[in-house]
Amino acid sequence: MNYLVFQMELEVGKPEENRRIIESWLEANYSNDLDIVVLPEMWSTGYALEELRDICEVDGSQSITFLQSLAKKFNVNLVGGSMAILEGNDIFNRAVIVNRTGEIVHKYDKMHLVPMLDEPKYLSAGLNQVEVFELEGVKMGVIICYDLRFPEIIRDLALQGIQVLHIVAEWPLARESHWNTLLRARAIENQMYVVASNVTGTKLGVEFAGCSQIIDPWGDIVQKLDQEVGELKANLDLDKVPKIRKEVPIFESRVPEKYRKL
Ligand SMILES: O=C(O)CCC(=O)C(=O)O
Repeated sequence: MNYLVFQMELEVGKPEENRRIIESWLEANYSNDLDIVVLPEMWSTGYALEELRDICEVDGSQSITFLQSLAKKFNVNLVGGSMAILEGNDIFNRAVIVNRTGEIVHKYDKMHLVPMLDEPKYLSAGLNQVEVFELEGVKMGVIICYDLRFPEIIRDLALQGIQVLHIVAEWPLARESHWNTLLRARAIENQMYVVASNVTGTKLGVEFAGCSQIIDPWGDIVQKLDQEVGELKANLDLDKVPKIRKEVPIFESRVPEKYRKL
């Protein structure tokens, strides 16, 4: 499974400019054996929270149709990061997954809003539980940034059978050590690939951590960026997932009847 993960510096409040950046990056990095492209959180607007209501997307709007046409143009599946999407009166931070034919196969609205960023003032929390999607016949999941701190939903996805977890983020440099440690812990404790796309650069006074990375189900780092704008290109050996789950059979050792429901 060939991955290409974008670590971008985005233009806050300028969806059109960010679409242009993504398309030219993909043109420059495309290869015809590519399976999945991953983009970061809120890539179209960034955290322009004050003006979000004016610049967010609605279903079927430009950034979503852009992702669909990109998937078709490059014949590639897209874990299309997340975007601020207006639905009724609510703005959701929504991850969108598009397959090679341009069909939307999955949507996920960020469930945990970040108090440190005043997100609850500007965004509505996702109403639904986490669900699995499939690309190329492989079960996968996606979560958004702060969600990484909540192992419950990642275990939920693991128990639904995912082999790859995607994390799309705008994680700050101030908490870089949490990012690196939690990503690795999630890979080890659930014995699955973790593919994380973060942004980089400094915007509206926040310095972002970069450190986009791919971690294998043993917890080893397959590839990792520092703070540079750039990409990860890696082939994921999915046979490792059942192999490691057999070697250290944590899913068989679980005793859920002894766990308190939290
Ligand atoms: O959890 C954190 O430290 C960062 C979360 C965050 O920046 C986000 O969810 O956008």
